[in-house]
Amino acid sequence: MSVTVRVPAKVNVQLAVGAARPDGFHDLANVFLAVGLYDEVTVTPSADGLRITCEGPDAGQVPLDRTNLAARAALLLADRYGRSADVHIHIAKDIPVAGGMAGGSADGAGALLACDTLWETDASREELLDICAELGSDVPFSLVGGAALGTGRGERLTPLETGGTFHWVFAMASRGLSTPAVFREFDRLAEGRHVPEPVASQELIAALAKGDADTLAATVTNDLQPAALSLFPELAGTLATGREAGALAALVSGSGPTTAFLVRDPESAAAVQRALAASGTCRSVRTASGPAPGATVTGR
Ligand SMILES: C[C@](O)(CO)[C@H](O)COP(=O)(O)OP(=O)(O)OC[C@H]1O[C@@H](n2ccc(N)nc2=O)[C@H](O)[C@@H]1O
Ligand SMILES: Nc1ncnc2c1ncn2[C@@H]1O[C@H](COP(=O)(O)OP(=O)(O)OP(=O)(O)O)[C@@H](O)[C@H]1O
Repeated sequence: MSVTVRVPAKVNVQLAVGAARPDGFHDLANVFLAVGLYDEVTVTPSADGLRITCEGPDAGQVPLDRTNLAARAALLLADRYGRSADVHIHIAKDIPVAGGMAGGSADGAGALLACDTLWETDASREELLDICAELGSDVPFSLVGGAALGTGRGERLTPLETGGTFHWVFAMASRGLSTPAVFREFDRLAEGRHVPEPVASQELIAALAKGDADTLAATVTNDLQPAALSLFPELAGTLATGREAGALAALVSGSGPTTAFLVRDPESAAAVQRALAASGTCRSVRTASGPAPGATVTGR
């Protein structure tokens, strides 16, 4: 028997970042929106121990050892519930790797839900969310999807209402950016300055609830964007190209380097996609809309 789980990517429509904490993490006001780009994680009992395989355009960049978040999820769940982690985990990867769209986190949440279903652990939602938080700050959101405000290091979630569909274009960059390196650059750029407590924008939350793309476009912010641009200056050209092609808003997705363009409708998405593809400023371009559901069992 196998279990397959589909898990979405995310874009951060607000990412307010506080000062570095003593543990090295940063407090956030992190407004997540799940979007319809998916990884699929399939787990099957295995006679030769824990094994990982991966297919997809970025598969070569995905670690196939126990550092893979999907493997770590299986091991943590097996340890807590006294099961054997002898499973074959296959990842069909469509979310860009090291792109700031929570691809690894998606696989962690997907493997957790798939193993939980396979092993019939009866773990509660809270217990699963707890394991997700142990795996990484973005992993709980990958499990729940939709839209949510993440506080603490982003792992404490409050679901948010969405009153419509938001259309996006994503431009994948020619190389990745390391999330810790972008946070370190944020700290370097903030040196000698007061960093305010991160606060969620009520105007932005209301725009999500109303499905109002114009107000959302006027209120999206990403405090990591200057740091991502400092490490990857070419991204400024990609952002400008999308804006000129009619995007309502252009921003770096999370820690980058994927850039995200909020557009009014699928026609505008196609025009922005064409302009970005023709510009030569990115590796590939995708369209997707949100909110998308969180990790979902699609086959067993
Ligand atoms: C940039 C975002 O993707 C926005 O959603 C997340 O904040 C990053 O989440 P993630 O990739 O799940 O990150 P984690 O695996 O928890 O942490 C990786 C590293 O990112 C930095 N990190 C992450 C989250 C956070 N609130 N503060 C941090 O400083 C730390 O250096 C940490 O060692
Ligand atoms: N299942 C996985 N898929 C992709 N990368 C993984 C996975 N597990 C571990 N990694 C490691 O994590 C690193 C970051 O990859 P990932 O795709 O999660 O980045 P990201 O999307 O920028 O993350 P986030 O948006 O959560 O900060 C990779 O370079 C890789 O070494």
